[in-house]
Amino acid sequence: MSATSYSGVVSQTKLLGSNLNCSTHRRFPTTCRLSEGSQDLEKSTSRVFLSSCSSTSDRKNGMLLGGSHHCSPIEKRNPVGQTFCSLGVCTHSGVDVESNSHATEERVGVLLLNLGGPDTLDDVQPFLFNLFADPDIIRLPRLFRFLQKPLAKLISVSRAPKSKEGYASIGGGSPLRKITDEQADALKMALEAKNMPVNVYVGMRYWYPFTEEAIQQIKRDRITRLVVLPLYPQFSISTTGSSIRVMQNIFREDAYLSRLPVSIIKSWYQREGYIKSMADLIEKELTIFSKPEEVMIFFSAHGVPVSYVENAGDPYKDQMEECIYLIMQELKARGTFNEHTLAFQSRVGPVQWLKPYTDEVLVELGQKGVKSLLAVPVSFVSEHIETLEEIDMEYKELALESGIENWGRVPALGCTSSFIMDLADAVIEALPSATAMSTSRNTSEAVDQDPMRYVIKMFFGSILAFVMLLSPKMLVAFRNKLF
Ligand SMILES: C=CC1=C(C)c2cc3[nH]c(cc4nc(cc5[nH]c(cc1n2)c(C)c5CCC(=O)O)C(CCC(=O)O)=C4C)c(C)c3C=C
Ligand SMILES: [Fe+2]
Repeated sequence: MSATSYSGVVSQTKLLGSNLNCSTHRRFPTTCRLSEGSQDLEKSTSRVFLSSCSSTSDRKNGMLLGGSHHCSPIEKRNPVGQTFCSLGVCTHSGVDVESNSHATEERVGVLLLNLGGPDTLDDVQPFLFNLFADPDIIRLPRLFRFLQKPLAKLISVSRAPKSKEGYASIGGGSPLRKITDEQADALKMALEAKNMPVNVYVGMRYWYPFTEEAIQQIKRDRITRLVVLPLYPQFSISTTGSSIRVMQNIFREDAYLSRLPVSIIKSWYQREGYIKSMADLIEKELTIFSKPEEVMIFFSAHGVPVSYVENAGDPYKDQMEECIYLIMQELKARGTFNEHTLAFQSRVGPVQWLKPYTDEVLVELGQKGVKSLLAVPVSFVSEHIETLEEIDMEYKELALESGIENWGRVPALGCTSSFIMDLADAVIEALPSATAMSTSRNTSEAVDQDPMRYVIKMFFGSILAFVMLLSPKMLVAFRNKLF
């Protein structure tokens, strides 16, 4: 797991940094162990109370709010001053951290980041506008950034009819909000079962409940320590990267948020629990075929433009390949030796995307005589338009037309309990390394605030933008409905 934390640690944050990597409750066997962040230990002074709470919670704007609790903490001390965990029945939402002379109530928050999707067909165009207005989705050179919104308007209006057809065919909207809310509830319960009462928030990048709303709620709830968990197993600039950028912008402008200890789990595709859960789903689905050993396992990942990987250093492709390797290793260890392949789906626009493309590979496999194929969506953990429409309808039809006779598809992980339990462990492991985000502005933003430079940029930018919009590539893209 790769977790990022930020500099500017206040001494109190180190206390929890001691060790929360435990599952302790009288009703459950207790195991406490040092976590990844154990170098932050303040071994001699800290006492950590972990509370096992039953909570009532309510949901507002799709975000789970903290509930009321009843508590009488039972303290467990480590006589030699090493790290340890303890438990209790609590009267508040949170973890008490005590150090020498002062005690602070910890209110732990978990922020689930996701992409978001239109709830209704009327939401499709504004949702697409938000998506294409994101400089991490359409990466314009700095000079052209002021064009981002007009371009987003143009592309969203042009793409909306096609997109609407897709959403109409899966029930008139995206299921993402509902599924992510269910995952948030399940994660909260899993963490409570591990004696870690938390508030779980859902922050979507392009639709409701927006990340900005979730962060405001975190502030209102006076959360004292936050774990950020993007619901993308692999990191991409276009997904996790974009959401983190939004978060950082909000956090550094706010006195409270900029001091809040935060731990960001940037990617988690290599976690054993995730790999095993994926292998379980694949194994189960293989048994449905009459000759399981002859089935080709077809991993289909959401693509990104090649330039992300080759020019911007996006680790997405490497992480995806490693992820598939790990899943296949796990299957081999269980005695499943099927052939497999990886392809990338859902490309948009006139630029080159990661290859091979899913549609092209399906045709090739059909031509080569592959008869049975199990599609595995691997870049996302919820059902969404690209599984329900693109894979289940478009790609299935293409595969059958291309000579593939037996088609299957592995469901997305959703609320699979082994997966949710593993996410809960990931949160617990990340908690100790939470540190405050840096408050400094970067220099390129300081340049943006120089009025003279701004005027010069706008002037030359406008000329270049006009030329670019009329470029043959763009015109062809719109004419061929590539957006
Ligand atoms: C790992 C997952 C995803 C990556 C990487 C990603 C990159 C990416 N996507 C677009 C364009 C669109 N994405 C759309 C929807 C959409 N994309 C993802 C996931 C990843 N995108 C999800 C989960 C969804 C939401 C699906 C839902 O159910 O609502 C759409 C809208 C749908 C459509 O019209 O096809 C677009 C457009 C780009 C350009 C990009 C990388 C640069
Ligand atoms: Fe996408």
